[in-house]
Amino acid sequence: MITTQKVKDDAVQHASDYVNTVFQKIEERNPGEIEFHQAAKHIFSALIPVFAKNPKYIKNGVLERISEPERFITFRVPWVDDNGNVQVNRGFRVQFNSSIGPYKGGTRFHPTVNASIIKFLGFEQIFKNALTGQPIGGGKGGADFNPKGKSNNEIMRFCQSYMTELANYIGPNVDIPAGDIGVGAREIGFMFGQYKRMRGTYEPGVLTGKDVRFGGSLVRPEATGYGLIYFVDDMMQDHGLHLKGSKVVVSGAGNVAIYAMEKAMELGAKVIACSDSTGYIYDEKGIHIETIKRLKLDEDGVISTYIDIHPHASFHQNGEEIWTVPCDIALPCATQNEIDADAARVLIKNGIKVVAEGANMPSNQEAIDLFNESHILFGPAKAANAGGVAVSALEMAQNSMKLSWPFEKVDAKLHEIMLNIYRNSVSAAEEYGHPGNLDVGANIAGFLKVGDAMIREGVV
Ligand SMILES: NC(=O)c1ccc[n+]([C@@H]2O[C@H](COP(=O)([O-])OP(=O)(O)OC[C@H]3O[C@@H](n4cnc5c(N)ncnc54)[C@H](O)[C@@H]3O)[C@@H](O)[C@H]2O)c1
Repeated sequence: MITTQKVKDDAVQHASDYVNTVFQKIEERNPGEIEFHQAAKHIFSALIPVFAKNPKYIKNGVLERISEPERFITFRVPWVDDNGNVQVNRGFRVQFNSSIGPYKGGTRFHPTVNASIIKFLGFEQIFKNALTGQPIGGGKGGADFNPKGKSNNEIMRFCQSYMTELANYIGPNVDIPAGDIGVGAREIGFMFGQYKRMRGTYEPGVLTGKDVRFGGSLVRPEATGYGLIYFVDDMMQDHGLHLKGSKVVVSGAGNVAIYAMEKAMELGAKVIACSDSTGYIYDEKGIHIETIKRLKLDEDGVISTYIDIHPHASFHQNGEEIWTVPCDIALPCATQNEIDADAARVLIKNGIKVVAEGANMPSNQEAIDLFNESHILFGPAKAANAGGVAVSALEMAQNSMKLSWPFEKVDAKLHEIMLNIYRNSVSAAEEYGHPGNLDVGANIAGFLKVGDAMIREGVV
């Protein structure tokens, strides 16, 4: 006699086989793209209970379709440096999925950018954007351009050249890029200026993260960092813990890290360490956020100079060791794969209570498994750092209505969105048999919305 349990086990096995087959195809078709493989494997394994319960996704080939970008563009970005030399970079834009809205996602300028990095970020973005509850599809772009040490004019010429080609593929109802590593309001301004000049019309909705003087939204610069802390606060309160009085370690000292530190301090936490690509600083009295803002946002300097201003603090050249600093809350806000199994073990040994990801894919799979096994509260990137893209969607809404909302209104909406993301991730995890696992929950909640839309829109 076939028992209910046997039917369930068979369904899980079938779903697992399906996921493995599709994943193998991804590896074969995208050779060497290790970050993309890593992201796909991670998301796929979270979805096994969904496919076991709802075979319609298998029947409709949703996984095969969702993991193949609708469009992937690479292009030459030629520009002339201040010495008159011709330089050539490679530009990318992946338009991954438009089933619930126009493609939306950031732009990364960093020498490590390649097809794998752009595809991993674009793939994650599909699910993150769906989680925000807003009508935005998934995309991502960038170039292997190193902005470090470049003059303002070089940055401008690069951005103009990048946009000259990209403009062929984007638009307020098509694809709306924003910033990411190496791309802030200055770069968005240069790109917007070039787009406007080429089109001959004023379409602020084509890019988000703009300066407030030409269509930017208040709270957009702060949104990812503030949103991360709202998420952490909601998650901690739900478990009887409090930000107030907690010790926090943050990696990075860029857009996400700075505003995460600012909001954490505002809510009573003490941030004792942060880093940049040259090393980390430790300040037991609590990081002085205005100094970091001045050094990193105004002067584009290095973090080691912090100790010239605050001599009681210390600078450590090996930035990876930031996770050896004992703390209650760890917030990786720099880049992908910053926390491996060794770092996770040290954090756990030192009594960490919460890990929440401001960066995209900063913890590898082994680290996440260790956090889950040790019952550490874990806020996965696609939920915890979704505040940036959520406010970008609010910027698009304001642009289309030709108005701008006050700071308090945007901030309140951001907080509400983060709380909804948290709750939806919790309930999806519960419904699919992984109570408390927000990583699985966030992937499932994001997938269900996009997967259902893809089925209803037919095989396209
Ligand atoms: N900007 C956003 O709205 C947004 C939204 C969601 C996710 N993210 C993600 O957050 C992360 C940071 O983005 P950002 O916008 O703050 O970029 P940013 O360029 O403003 O800052 C990046 C920071 O990380 C530091 N850094 C880079 N490599 C490092 C390393 N190996 N060790 C230590 N520090 C290092 C840099 O020095 C810099 O301080 C990225 O993973 C990005 O994809 C950004």
